[in-house]
Amino acid sequence: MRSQFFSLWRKGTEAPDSLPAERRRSFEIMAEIYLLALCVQLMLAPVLFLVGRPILGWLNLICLAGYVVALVLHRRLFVATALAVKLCVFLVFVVVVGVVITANQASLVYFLLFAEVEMMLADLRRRTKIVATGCLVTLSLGVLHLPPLHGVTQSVSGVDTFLADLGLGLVFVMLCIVILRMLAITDHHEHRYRRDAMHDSLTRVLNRRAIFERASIYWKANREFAVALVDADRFKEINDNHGHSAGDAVLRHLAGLLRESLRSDDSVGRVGGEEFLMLLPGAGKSQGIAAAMRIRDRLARYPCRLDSIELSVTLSMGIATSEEGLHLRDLIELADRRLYAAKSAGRDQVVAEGHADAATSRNSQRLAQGVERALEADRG
Ligand SMILES: Nc1nc2c(ncn2[C@@H]2O[C@H](COP(=O)(O)OP(=O)(O)OP(=O)(O)O)[C@@H](O)[C@H]2O)c(=O)[nH]1
Repeated sequence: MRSQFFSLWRKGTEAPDSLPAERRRSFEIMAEIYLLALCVQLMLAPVLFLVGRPILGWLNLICLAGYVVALVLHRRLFVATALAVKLCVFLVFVVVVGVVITANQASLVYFLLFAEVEMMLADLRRRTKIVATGCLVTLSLGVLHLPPLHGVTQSVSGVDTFLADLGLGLVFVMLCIVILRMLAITDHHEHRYRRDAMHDSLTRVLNRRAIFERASIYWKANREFAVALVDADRFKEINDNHGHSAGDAVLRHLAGLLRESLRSDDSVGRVGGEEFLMLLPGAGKSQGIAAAMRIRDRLARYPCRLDSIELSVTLSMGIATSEEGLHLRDLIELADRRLYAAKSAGRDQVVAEGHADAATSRNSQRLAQGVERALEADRG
């Protein structure tokens, strides 16, 4: 029973897969707040009827209906509208209860502070949050200065009233600043962790997992795309003749060169020691070959230099297009066979045709495993 409740709760608050990673946190926090508010309001309803306050009870039920609408809108990703609905019904409820019914205006401020926290955590623009904070401060001060409907007005000096208002305004402003800073700092760290988790630390291009995941996204979306496997020729000789750090510099140079030769939609990832995989969305065979030629030209114009020594390196490439395979794995294996055909034909070549029936290499099994893992991660 308990575990069923929690799994239902988790289901209700979990962000949909389509939502980008940077918006998931706010989505889930707000969904939790809506569900929590629903539960509190639900528990309050019978209490209000039992203590003989039926008007409050009915108001509470209207509020409850508003929260359900907000939650549904939120789950459909109308996050700003959902928050507007939630805050409207909540504010009407607390203002009516605080001012009209119980004449306890001061206690309203607690609820308005809670509304402030809620709004600051929502997925809204910074400027909207600052403007809305101003509105809540005005509303709080307005409500506090309303003449009480019941009871006697206490006479308080002008300076004391000013100081009390200033204090209240400052609490809202401080809450706004602290939460905005907290979100900015955690956003910055989250962004760094995500970037580090997706990129190869040496070359700064996508890492093996990230590039295969991207390929599997294109594949599942039935997008037409070309893949190109690029491998540096006789790279071992560079390491042997000039040292490992010179080899590293060549890899960085090659990665930069690949990135600069591609369009903004294309991506490049490092899938092995000196091997890169490029994804060219929307490209057919001829565009794939044209991209490969651009890279070779660029490498000829900008060879890698280290301490005024030119480290000459050439590239072999195998290209395949999405319509050439029944599965993503087939496509990567085909590009790999063509890459090895380019190596066998003397290196420094681009192969984009044939070799569909050649035997698979050990490397192609390794690449295929990468693809399978990316697809599994996607399913998980
Ligand atoms: N400097 C450096 N070398 C690496 C790195 N990863 C792998 N290597 C080296 O890359 C070399 C790859 O050698 P091979 O697989 O024989 O390939 P190759 O010498 O390029 O020969 P072909 O591919 O047949 O043209 C090995 O010496 C690895 O040690 C790395 O991150 N940095």
